[in-house]
Amino acid sequence: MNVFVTGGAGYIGSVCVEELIKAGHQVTVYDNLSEGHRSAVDSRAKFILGHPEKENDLRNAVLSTKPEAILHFAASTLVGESMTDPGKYFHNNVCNGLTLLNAAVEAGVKKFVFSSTCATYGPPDKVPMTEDLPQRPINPYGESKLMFEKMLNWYHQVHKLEFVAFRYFNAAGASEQFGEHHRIETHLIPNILKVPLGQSKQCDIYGTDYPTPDGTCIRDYIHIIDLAQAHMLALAPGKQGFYNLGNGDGYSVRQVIEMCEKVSGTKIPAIEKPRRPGDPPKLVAGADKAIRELGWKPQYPKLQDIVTTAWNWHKQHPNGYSD
Ligand SMILES: NC(=O)c1ccc[n+]([C@@H]2O[C@H](COP(=O)([O-])OP(=O)(O)OC[C@H]3O[C@@H](n4cnc5c(N)ncnc54)[C@H](O)[C@@H]3O)[C@@H](O)[C@H]2O)c1
Ligand SMILES: O=c1ccn([C@@H]2O[C@H](COP(=O)(O)OP(=O)(O)O[C@H]3O[C@H](CO)[C@H](O)[C@H](O)[C@H]3O)[C@@H](O)[C@H]2O)c(=O)[nH]1
Repeated sequence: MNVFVTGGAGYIGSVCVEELIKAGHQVTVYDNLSEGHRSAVDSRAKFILGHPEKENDLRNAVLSTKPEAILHFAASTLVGESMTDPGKYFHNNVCNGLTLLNAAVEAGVKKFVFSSTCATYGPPDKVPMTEDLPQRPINPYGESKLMFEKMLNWYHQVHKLEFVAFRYFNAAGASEQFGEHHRIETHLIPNILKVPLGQSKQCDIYGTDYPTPDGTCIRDYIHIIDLAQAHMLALAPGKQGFYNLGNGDGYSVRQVIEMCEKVSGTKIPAIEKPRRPGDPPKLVAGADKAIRELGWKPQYPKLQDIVTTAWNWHKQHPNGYSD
């Protein structure tokens, strides 16, 4: 298929582009490089540099590409930042998203695949979390993603735009070529791995008084190659709706630190800090729907394998991408 990928220079998008190309698709990446890296874009993809302030650039890029499918990864993505700068999140994730949706309809796109998040649920009434749980986000990031989900649903009803919206849990790991490099890193695993890389003396634990067995937050870590595979399956005609993507296993911050110690063979000191605003205590996926309806089968469900691929990539690229 001819596939247009927004945010394809970012962490998850870069690996998805790699997998799309491996599967024989023709790929155009649109990214403003606000977070992503030019060298994270597979050299076989066409690259269009977006401009953050020029709405028409995005529309023109879609219309000139005439894609059959759009994969929409581009977003502002940080829970913590959204609690201090909500406007950035509503502008980029909702307003810019709407421009893209309108362009998709104008261009007659057959399938729209959206990177949503488990942060749309807020603290759940039960875990594992299934798609039918109420969505009550507790941070502007999650709210902005929920708003886009709702727009997408209406565009499906009114314009017949077929979509799959994936609610990812915590993306982690790396492919051999592409990995995680955010200019300001807030994510847990890459921050912990800075210690064995010799770039930090210790890692931070945000909150030790959560209602969890060891007092630290629990998350469900999912390998980005497994996320990418779900996107391939979503491209099949007739696939439509909202799907969780996670492994169904929750790990606390302390357990993740222990796993990083085991994989890297290095003792990792941790400093206990206050809670980070906007963090729910425990998020664990029920992803049976994706397994059942899309035929999704995660290849790297074990935390040890996820951390090992991340560690291998960081050892090869201690300073991340050069640009
Ligand atoms: N990382 C996770 O654990 C996680 C979990 C749930 C959902 N998600 C979602 O997955 C998607 C990808 O996340 P990621 O971790 O790869 O983030 P990322 O920041 O690495 O990638 C996002 C990319 O989008 C680009 N971008 C942002 N705004 C843009 C705009 N207006 N125009 C063009 N390009 C723009 C950035 O430059 C970057 O390359 C996001 O939508 C995020 O909300 C991520
Ligand atoms: O140095 C750190 C970094 C994080 N944490 C904690 O580790 C957990 C995971 O934090 P991340 O920042 O790695 O991930 P989040 O769960 O905050 O967010 C990720 O998953 C969300 C869904 O839950 C969103 O979709 C978001 O885009 C994505 O970054 C949280 O409890 C956080 O407080 C620490 O203790 N120390």
